[in-house]
Amino acid sequence: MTVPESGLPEDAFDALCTVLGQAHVHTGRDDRLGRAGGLSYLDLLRHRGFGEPAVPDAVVAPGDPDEVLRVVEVCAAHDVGIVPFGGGTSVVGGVAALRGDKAAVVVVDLYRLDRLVSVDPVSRLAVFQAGVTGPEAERLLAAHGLTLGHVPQSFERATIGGFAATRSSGQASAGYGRFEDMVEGVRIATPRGDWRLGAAPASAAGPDLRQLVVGSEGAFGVVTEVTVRVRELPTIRRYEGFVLDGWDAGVTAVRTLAQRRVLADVTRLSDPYETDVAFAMSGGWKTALVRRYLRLRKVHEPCLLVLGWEATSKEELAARRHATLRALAGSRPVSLGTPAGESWRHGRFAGPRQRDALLDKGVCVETLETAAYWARLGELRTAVRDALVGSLSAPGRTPVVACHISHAYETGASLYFTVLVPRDADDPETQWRRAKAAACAAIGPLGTITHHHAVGVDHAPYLAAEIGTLGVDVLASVKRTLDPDGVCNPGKLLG
Ligand SMILES: Cc1cc2nc3c(=O)[nH]c(=O)nc-3n(C[C@H](O)[C@H](O)[C@H](O)COP(=O)(O)OP(=O)(O)OC[C@H]3O[C@@H](n4cnc5c(N)ncnc54)[C@H](O)[C@@H]3O)c2cc1C
Repeated sequence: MTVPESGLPEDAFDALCTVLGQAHVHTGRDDRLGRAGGLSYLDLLRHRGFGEPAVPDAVVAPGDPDEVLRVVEVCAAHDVGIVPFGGGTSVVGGVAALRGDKAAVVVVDLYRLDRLVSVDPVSRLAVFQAGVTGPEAERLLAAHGLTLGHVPQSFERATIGGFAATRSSGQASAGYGRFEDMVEGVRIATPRGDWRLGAAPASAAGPDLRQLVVGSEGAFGVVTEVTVRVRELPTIRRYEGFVLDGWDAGVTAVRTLAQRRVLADVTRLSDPYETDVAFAMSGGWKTALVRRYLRLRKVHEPCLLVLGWEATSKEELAARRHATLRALAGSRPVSLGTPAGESWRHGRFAGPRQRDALLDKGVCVETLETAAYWARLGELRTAVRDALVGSLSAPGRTPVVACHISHAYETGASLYFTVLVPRDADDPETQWRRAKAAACAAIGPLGTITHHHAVGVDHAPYLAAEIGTLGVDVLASVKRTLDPDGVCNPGKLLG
């Protein structure tokens, strides 16, 4: 790949070296190429020669929040763009090193901000530096008998700062909440200075400004520390699989659990297509037996429901499981027992690891997500499915479009689509862009453009339709206040 030379002005380079030392200011080709984009299908294509990745002019690695602030000040003074980089797992172009109207752009890689700053076991609070990854956060908390319980599928690489910046949602969101529910305080380095928020468990001191920072995607500054609420480390868990007959029955079951407030910590309902893929991937005689058993039980359209409970005692787990299963009984679930639940738990990070292998085989593989109120959820799934199938079907090309609910609320739920289709060998980028645009158009009147992947570059054109032009103006004026010269993550969130 051709990587352009670094265009970082010499005086900016020198100033960054003064702050960080030359060892932490990287302008080499590999360092810059390694931070050129995230992990969307389009990102992966770019690294295979389809389209040009946006390569930063430098990668800097500050060692603490004060150094981050000084980096931000240097970049603002030299009119250099800043892209905060956590795990780099963005799937919406959030870490693309776009220049906007700046002559150069620097990636601020937060991997050295890797500390658990403090733990308050009485209030059940923990302060993390922004670069701590999911597994590391859990390891550090486990030493105190505590857990965060935030486990998105990108858990292994994604960071505390990235979770906060994108309003991430983990697989156990039904039990532990979305990441924004966990955030008690934030510290952010902006071109206007250091800003700390979060003083008490609840406050009526005006609008909750923490929520301006949560989801700001680097457009207002670099989050350097996050105070999160933590819970007692579970000592026991139970994951089980069930099958319901048909999507509508499955949705009714999950809605019932949500509205009776008896959701399991992990509650994940696959549609018939995703269930079929799951069965096909398991293969073997056991799956054949399961399929036969379900036919005998007169299940015509199997929809897999995985339920997982985590607790600190057998009694607590038994009571919660009992309450969930009692509410589920009316939906006539067929139990597949703990092997089906444990099999999902065991492989829960494995799917995305197959994307490169699938790309090698000429497959277009991507996911997208949305959410809607229960009353519109069925219509939304059909509309998005039809849009994707319609856009991607061609002679000899039949897409697989699978869907699941993995985040449920009293008023609605998320829908997560996985798409697999033979790749257009000549122009794979346009093939996916068209399908994504069709899906976004279908989502428009019914749901949100993103339930947890965030806005980044890819969803920015749809933001105004969701929050109104007034909403965009409000965000833009906040950005002008915090980042008057527009150096923070050019092109993201507000486009
Ligand atoms: C395989 C896979 C599975 C995924 N599964 C889930 C899932 O289950 N749930 C979910 O919510 N998301 C998921 N995602 C999306 C992504 O992992 C999340 O958005 C995650 O929160 C990003 O964290 P990160 O540390 O990798 O951030 P990055 O990708 O590095 O950055 C994401 C955005 O946040 C900004 N940012 C990062 N750190 C900071 C900071 N300290 N201060 C200010 N801005 C910052 C970046 O500039 C960028 O705009 C998945 C992604 C992949 C590739």
